[in-house]
Amino acid sequence: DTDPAPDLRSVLPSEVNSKYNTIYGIVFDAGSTGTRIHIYTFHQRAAGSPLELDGEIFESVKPGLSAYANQPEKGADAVLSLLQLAQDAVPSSHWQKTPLILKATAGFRLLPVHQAEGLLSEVRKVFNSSPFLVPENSVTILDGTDEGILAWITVNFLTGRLHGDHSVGTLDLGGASTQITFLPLNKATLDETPQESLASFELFNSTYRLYTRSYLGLGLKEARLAVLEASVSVAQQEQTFRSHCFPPALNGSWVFSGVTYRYGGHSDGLTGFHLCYSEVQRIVVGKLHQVEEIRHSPFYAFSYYYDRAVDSSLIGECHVCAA
Ligand SMILES: O=c1ccn([C@@H]2O[C@H](COP(=O)(O)OP(=O)(O)O)[C@@H](O)[C@H]2O)c(=O)[nH]1
Repeated sequence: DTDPAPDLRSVLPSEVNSKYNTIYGIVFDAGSTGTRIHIYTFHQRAAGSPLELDGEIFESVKPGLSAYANQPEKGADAVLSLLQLAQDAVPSSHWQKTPLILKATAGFRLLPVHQAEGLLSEVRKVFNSSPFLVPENSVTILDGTDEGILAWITVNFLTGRLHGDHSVGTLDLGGASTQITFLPLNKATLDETPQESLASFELFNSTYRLYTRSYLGLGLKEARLAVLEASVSVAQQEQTFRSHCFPPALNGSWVFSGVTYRYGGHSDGLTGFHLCYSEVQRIVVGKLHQVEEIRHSPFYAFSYYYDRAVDSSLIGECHVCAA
Protein backbone atom coordinates (compact mmCIF):
# COMPACT_ATOMS: atom_id res chain seq x y z
CA ASP A 1 0.00 0.00 0.00
CA THR A 2 1.06 3.56 -0.70
CA ASP A 3 1.17 5.56 2.53
CA PRO A 4 -1.31 8.41 3.01
CA ALA A 5 0.08 11.90 2.37
CA PRO A 6 2.36 12.84 5.34
CA ASP A 7 0.20 15.72 6.61
CA LEU A 8 -2.81 13.41 6.85
CA ARG A 9 -1.00 10.56 8.56
CA SER A 10 -1.97 11.71 12.04
CA VAL A 11 -5.68 11.42 11.35
CA LEU A 12 -5.47 8.15 9.46
CA PRO A 13 -3.79 5.94 12.07
CA SER A 14 -3.11 3.07 9.69
CA GLU A 15 -0.13 1.81 11.71
CA VAL A 16 -2.27 1.06 14.78
CA ASN A 17 -4.21 -1.59 12.94
CA SER A 18 -1.68 -2.47 10.30
CA LYS A 19 -2.24 -6.19 10.84
CA TYR A 20 -5.82 -5.76 9.62
CA ASN A 21 -6.95 -4.82 6.17
CA THR A 22 -7.76 -1.10 5.99
CA ILE A 23 -11.10 -0.16 4.45
CA TYR A 24 -11.90 3.37 3.32
CA GLY A 25 -15.22 5.13 2.72
CA ILE A 26 -15.95 8.63 1.41
CA VAL A 27 -19.14 10.50 2.31
CA PHE A 28 -20.17 13.97 1.11
CA ASP A 29 -22.69 15.93 3.16
CA ALA A 30 -24.19 18.51 0.80
CA GLY A 31 -25.83 20.83 3.34
CA SER A 32 -27.59 24.11 2.67
CA THR A 33 -24.73 26.09 4.22
CA GLY A 34 -21.73 24.06 3.07
CA THR A 35 -20.41 20.93 1.39
CA ARG A 36 -18.41 18.61 3.61
CA ILE A 37 -16.28 15.56 2.91
CA HIS A 38 -15.67 12.79 5.43
CA ILE A 39 -12.96 10.27 4.55
CA TYR A 40 -13.27 7.35 6.95
CA THR A 41 -10.83 4.53 7.63
CA PHE A 42 -11.96 1.29 9.17
CA HIS A 43 -10.49 -2.12 9.83
CA GLN A 44 -12.16 -5.47 10.03
CA ARG A 45 -10.86 -8.23 12.29
CA ALA A 46 -12.37 -11.04 10.21
CA ALA A 47 -14.53 -11.41 7.13
CA GLY A 48 -18.15 -10.75 8.09
CA SER A 49 -17.32 -9.00 11.38
CA PRO A 50 -18.34 -5.35 11.88
CA LEU A 51 -16.15 -2.53 10.63
CA GLU A 52 -14.26 -0.68 13.36
CA LEU A 53 -13.61 3.02 12.82
CA ASP A 54 -9.96 4.08 12.96
CA GLY A 55 -9.99 7.67 11.81
CA GLU A 56 -11.56 10.39 9.73
CA ILE A 57 -10.47 13.32 7.62
CA PHE A 58 -12.95 16.17 7.44
CA GLU A 59 -12.95 19.23 5.21
CA SER A 60 -15.66 21.66 4.14
CA VAL A 61 -16.31 24.44 1.66
CA LYS A 62 -18.91 27.21 1.56
CA PRO A 63 -21.44 28.03 0.23
CA GLY A 64 -23.54 24.89 -0.07
CA LEU A 65 -24.07 23.24 -3.45
CA SER A 66 -27.61 24.59 -3.71
CA ALA A 67 -26.12 28.11 -4.09
CA TYR A 68 -24.94 26.94 -7.55
CA ALA A 69 -28.44 26.11 -8.77
CA ASN A 70 -27.84 28.22 -11.89
CA GLN A 71 -24.22 27.12 -12.39
CA PRO A 72 -24.22 23.37 -11.73
CA GLU A 73 -20.73 22.87 -13.26
CA LYS A 74 -19.31 25.36 -10.77
CA GLY A 75 -21.02 23.49 -7.94
CA ALA A 76 -19.49 20.24 -9.15
CA ASP A 77 -16.05 21.95 -9.08
CA ALA A 78 -16.45 22.39 -5.32
CA VAL A 79 -17.04 18.65 -5.02
CA LEU A 80 -14.05 17.96 -7.26
CA SER A 81 -11.74 20.07 -5.10
CA LEU A 82 -12.77 18.13 -1.99
CA LEU A 83 -12.40 14.86 -3.85
CA GLN A 84 -8.76 15.71 -4.50
CA LEU A 85 -8.23 15.42 -0.74
CA ALA A 86 -9.58 11.88 -0.87
CA GLN A 87 -7.20 11.00 -3.69
CA ASP A 88 -4.31 12.22 -1.54
CA ALA A 89 -5.53 10.40 1.56
CA VAL A 90 -6.55 7.02 0.19
CA PRO A 91 -3.75 4.86 -1.22
CA SER A 92 -4.18 4.35 -4.98
CA SER A 93 -4.29 0.59 -4.44
CA HIS A 94 -7.61 1.12 -2.59
CA TRP A 95 -9.27 3.64 -4.91
CA GLN A 96 -11.30 1.12 -6.89
CA LYS A 97 -12.81 -0.47 -3.79
CA THR A 98 -13.47 2.75 -1.86
CA PRO A 99 -17.15 3.73 -2.10
CA LEU A 100 -18.11 7.32 -2.72
CA ILE A 101 -21.53 8.75 -1.81
CA LEU A 102 -23.15 12.18 -1.55
CA LYS A 103 -26.31 12.97 0.37
CA ALA A 104 -27.90 16.37 -0.10
CA THR A 105 -30.21 17.86 2.51
CA ALA A 106 -32.73 20.68 2.85
CA GLY A 107 -31.09 23.21 0.52
CA PHE A 108 -31.78 20.74 -2.30
CA ARG A 109 -35.29 19.95 -1.11
CA LEU A 110 -36.13 23.62 -1.57
CA LEU A 111 -34.87 23.82 -5.15
CA PRO A 112 -37.12 23.30 -8.17
CA VAL A 113 -36.70 19.69 -9.32
CA HIS A 114 -34.92 20.58 -12.59
CA GLN A 115 -32.27 22.63 -10.76
CA ALA A 116 -31.71 19.98 -8.10
CA GLU A 117 -31.43 17.30 -10.79
CA GLY A 118 -29.04 19.48 -12.82
CA LEU A 119 -26.71 19.79 -9.85
CA LEU A 120 -26.92 16.11 -8.93
CA SER A 121 -26.18 15.14 -12.50
CA GLU A 122 -23.01 17.30 -12.60
CA VAL A 123 -21.89 15.74 -9.33
CA ARG A 124 -22.50 12.27 -10.80
CA LYS A 125 -20.20 13.18 -13.70
CA VAL A 126 -17.46 14.16 -11.24
CA PHE A 127 -17.96 10.92 -9.32
CA ASN A 128 -17.93 8.80 -12.47
CA SER A 129 -14.67 10.41 -13.63
CA SER A 130 -13.02 9.72 -10.27
CA PRO A 131 -11.01 6.58 -9.60
CA PHE A 132 -13.31 5.57 -6.73
CA LEU A 133 -16.13 3.03 -6.53
CA VAL A 134 -19.47 4.70 -7.34
CA PRO A 135 -22.35 2.57 -6.05
CA GLU A 136 -25.78 2.78 -7.62
CA ASN A 137 -27.75 5.80 -6.36
CA SER A 138 -24.63 7.22 -4.78
CA VAL A 139 -25.73 10.85 -5.36
CA THR A 140 -29.17 11.53 -3.88
CA ILE A 141 -31.26 13.88 -1.78
CA LEU A 142 -31.95 12.66 1.74
CA ASP A 143 -35.56 13.21 2.73
CA GLY A 144 -36.45 14.92 6.02
CA THR A 145 -37.59 11.66 7.61
CA ASP A 146 -34.29 9.89 6.93
CA GLU A 147 -32.37 12.94 8.13
CA GLY A 148 -34.27 12.89 11.43
CA ILE A 149 -33.91 9.13 11.91
CA LEU A 150 -30.18 9.11 11.14
CA ALA A 151 -29.53 11.90 13.65
CA TRP A 152 -31.51 10.00 16.31
CA ILE A 153 -29.61 6.75 15.64
CA THR A 154 -26.27 8.58 15.74
CA VAL A 155 -26.88 10.30 19.08
CA ASN A 156 -28.36 7.24 20.76
CA PHE A 157 -25.68 4.91 19.39
CA LEU A 158 -22.84 7.19 20.47
CA THR A 159 -24.28 7.66 23.97
CA GLY A 160 -24.96 3.92 24.40
CA ARG A 161 -28.73 4.36 24.58
CA LEU A 162 -29.95 2.38 21.60
CA HIS A 163 -31.22 -0.49 23.73
CA GLY A 164 -33.81 -0.11 26.46
CA ASP A 165 -36.26 2.64 27.23
CA HIS A 166 -33.79 5.41 27.92
CA SER A 167 -33.24 6.84 24.48
CA VAL A 168 -33.07 10.61 24.04
CA GLY A 169 -34.88 12.65 21.44
CA THR A 170 -32.95 14.76 18.95
CA LEU A 171 -33.35 18.35 17.83
CA ASP A 172 -31.35 19.17 14.73
CA LEU A 173 -31.30 22.76 13.46
CA GLY A 174 -29.82 23.01 9.97
CA GLY A 175 -29.67 26.02 7.68
CA ALA A 176 -32.78 25.17 5.68
CA SER A 177 -34.71 22.63 7.77
CA THR A 178 -35.06 21.49 11.34
CA GLN A 179 -35.87 18.00 12.61
CA ILE A 180 -37.40 16.70 15.82
CA THR A 181 -37.19 12.95 16.45
CA PHE A 182 -37.92 10.79 19.51
CA LEU A 183 -39.12 7.36 20.55
CA PRO A 184 -42.71 7.76 21.81
CA LEU A 185 -43.49 5.83 24.97
CA ASN A 186 -47.09 7.03 25.40
CA LYS A 187 -49.94 5.50 23.45
CA ALA A 188 -51.58 8.95 23.28
CA THR A 189 -48.62 10.22 21.27
CA LEU A 190 -48.96 7.40 18.74
CA ASP A 191 -52.72 8.00 18.51
CA GLU A 192 -52.46 11.71 17.83
CA THR A 193 -49.51 11.56 15.43
CA PRO A 194 -50.19 11.40 11.70
CA GLN A 195 -48.76 8.27 10.04
CA GLU A 196 -46.30 10.28 7.94
CA SER A 197 -44.58 11.39 11.15
CA LEU A 198 -44.05 7.82 12.40
CA ALA A 199 -41.18 5.80 10.98
CA SER A 200 -40.46 2.13 11.66
CA PHE A 201 -37.16 0.45 10.94
CA GLU A 202 -35.01 -2.47 12.03
CA LEU A 203 -31.60 -1.91 13.59
CA PHE A 204 -29.33 -4.41 15.38
CA ASN A 205 -32.20 -6.92 15.58
CA SER A 206 -34.61 -4.47 17.22
CA THR A 207 -37.60 -2.69 15.71
CA TYR A 208 -37.93 1.02 16.37
CA ARG A 209 -40.96 3.18 15.78
CA LEU A 210 -39.96 6.82 15.96
CA TYR A 211 -41.79 10.10 15.83
CA THR A 212 -39.91 12.25 13.35
CA ARG A 213 -40.82 15.49 11.72
CA SER A 214 -38.81 17.77 9.47
CA TYR A 215 -39.81 21.38 8.95
CA LEU A 216 -38.56 22.52 5.58
CA GLY A 217 -37.91 26.27 5.50
CA LEU A 218 -37.55 26.52 9.27
CA GLY A 219 -33.80 25.94 9.44
CA LEU A 220 -31.91 28.85 10.97
CA LYS A 221 -31.11 30.66 7.71
CA GLU A 222 -34.32 30.02 5.81
CA ALA A 223 -36.41 30.96 8.86
CA ARG A 224 -34.44 34.19 9.12
CA LEU A 225 -35.31 35.00 5.52
CA ALA A 226 -38.96 34.20 6.22
CA VAL A 227 -39.04 36.51 9.26
CA LEU A 228 -37.57 39.28 7.11
CA GLU A 229 -39.99 38.39 4.29
CA ALA A 230 -36.91 38.43 2.11
CA SER A 231 -36.88 37.15 -1.44
CA VAL A 232 -33.92 36.77 -3.78
CA SER A 233 -35.43 39.06 -6.43
CA VAL A 234 -35.98 41.90 -3.97
CA ALA A 235 -32.49 41.35 -2.51
CA GLN A 236 -31.03 41.73 -5.99
CA GLN A 237 -32.71 45.14 -6.30
CA GLU A 238 -30.65 46.04 -3.21
CA GLN A 239 -33.72 46.75 -1.13
CA THR A 240 -33.34 46.61 2.63
CA PHE A 241 -35.35 44.08 4.66
CA ARG A 242 -36.53 45.63 7.90
CA SER A 243 -37.45 44.00 11.19
CA HIS A 244 -38.32 45.07 14.72
CA CYS A 245 -35.84 42.42 15.83
CA PHE A 246 -33.02 44.87 14.99
CA PRO A 247 -32.13 48.15 16.70
CA PRO A 248 -33.70 51.00 14.62
CA ALA A 249 -30.34 52.48 13.58
CA LEU A 250 -28.86 49.18 12.47
CA ASN A 251 -28.03 48.59 8.83
CA GLY A 252 -26.09 45.60 7.63
CA SER A 253 -25.75 42.99 4.95
CA TRP A 254 -25.78 39.22 5.09
CA VAL A 255 -24.67 36.74 2.45
CA PHE A 256 -26.53 33.46 2.27
CA SER A 257 -26.43 30.95 -0.55
CA GLY A 258 -24.52 33.39 -2.76
CA VAL A 259 -27.07 36.21 -2.37
CA THR A 260 -26.43 39.44 -0.42
CA TYR A 261 -29.36 40.58 1.72
CA ARG A 262 -29.39 44.09 3.16
CA TYR A 263 -31.21 44.38 6.47
CA GLY A 264 -31.94 47.00 9.07
CA GLY A 265 -34.14 48.26 11.89
CA HIS A 266 -37.49 50.01 11.40
CA SER A 267 -37.73 53.72 10.77
CA ASP A 268 -40.68 53.83 13.24
CA GLY A 269 -37.99 53.57 15.92
CA LEU A 270 -39.64 50.55 17.56
CA THR A 271 -37.76 47.43 18.54
CA GLY A 272 -37.64 44.87 21.35
CA PHE A 273 -38.48 41.36 22.35
CA HIS A 274 -42.29 41.45 22.07
CA LEU A 275 -42.39 43.00 18.59
CA CYS A 276 -39.67 40.63 17.42
CA TYR A 277 -41.44 37.65 19.00
CA SER A 278 -44.64 38.37 17.09
CA GLU A 279 -42.71 38.66 13.82
CA VAL A 280 -41.18 35.24 14.45
CA GLN A 281 -44.49 33.79 15.61
CA ARG A 282 -46.02 34.75 12.28
CA ILE A 283 -43.84 32.22 10.48
CA VAL A 284 -44.41 29.30 12.84
CA VAL A 285 -48.03 29.62 13.98
CA GLY A 286 -50.15 26.78 12.61
CA LYS A 287 -47.11 24.96 11.24
CA LEU A 288 -45.86 23.14 14.29
CA HIS A 289 -47.09 19.78 15.53
CA GLN A 290 -46.58 19.48 19.27
CA VAL A 291 -47.30 16.40 21.35
CA GLU A 292 -47.59 16.51 25.13
CA GLU A 293 -44.98 13.79 25.65
CA ILE A 294 -42.08 15.98 24.53
CA ARG A 295 -42.53 18.15 27.62
CA HIS A 296 -41.31 15.29 29.80
CA SER A 297 -38.79 13.68 27.45
CA PRO A 298 -35.04 14.29 27.41
CA PHE A 299 -33.68 15.80 24.19
CA TYR A 300 -30.22 16.41 22.78
CA ALA A 301 -29.92 19.50 20.58
CA PHE A 302 -27.07 20.06 18.10
CA SER A 303 -26.01 21.69 14.78
CA TYR A 304 -27.05 25.36 14.90
CA TYR A 305 -28.55 24.88 18.38
CA TYR A 306 -25.01 24.12 19.52
CA ASP A 307 -23.40 26.95 17.50
CA ARG A 308 -25.88 29.54 18.77
CA ALA A 309 -25.71 28.30 22.37
CA VAL A 310 -21.92 28.75 22.25
CA ASP A 311 -22.20 32.18 20.56
CA SER A 312 -24.55 33.41 23.28
CA SER A 313 -22.45 31.86 26.11
CA LEU A 314 -25.31 29.58 27.19
CA ILE A 315 -22.77 26.75 27.06
CA GLY A 316 -19.00 26.56 26.69
CA GLU A 317 -17.35 25.43 23.48
CA CYS A 318 -16.74 21.71 23.23
CA HIS A 319 -13.15 21.41 22.02
CA VAL A 320 -13.02 17.64 21.80
CA CYS A 321 -16.29 17.19 19.92
CA ALA A 322 -15.88 20.29 17.68
CA ALA A 323 -13.51 18.22 15.52
O1 LIG B 1 -20.94 17.35 10.03
C1 LIG B 1 -21.62 18.35 10.33
C2 LIG B 1 -22.36 19.06 9.37
C3 LIG B 1 -23.09 20.16 9.77
N1 LIG B 1 -23.10 20.54 11.06
C4 LIG B 1 -23.87 21.72 11.49
O2 LIG B 1 -25.11 21.77 10.81
C5 LIG B 1 -25.50 23.11 10.60
C6 LIG B 1 -25.75 23.41 9.14
O3 LIG B 1 -26.59 22.51 8.59
P1 LIG B 1 -26.70 22.31 7.01
O4 LIG B 1 -25.92 23.32 6.26
O5 LIG B 1 -26.32 20.88 6.74
O6 LIG B 1 -28.21 22.61 6.77
P2 LIG B 1 -29.40 21.67 6.24
O7 LIG B 1 -29.11 21.41 4.80
O8 LIG B 1 -29.37 20.41 7.08
O9 LIG B 1 -30.62 22.50 6.49
C7 LIG B 1 -24.35 23.98 11.13
O10 LIG B 1 -24.62 24.35 12.44
C8 LIG B 1 -23.18 23.03 11.10
O11 LIG B 1 -22.19 23.40 12.05
C9 LIG B 1 -22.41 19.84 12.01
O12 LIG B 1 -22.46 20.16 13.20
N2 LIG B 1 -21.68 18.75 11.61
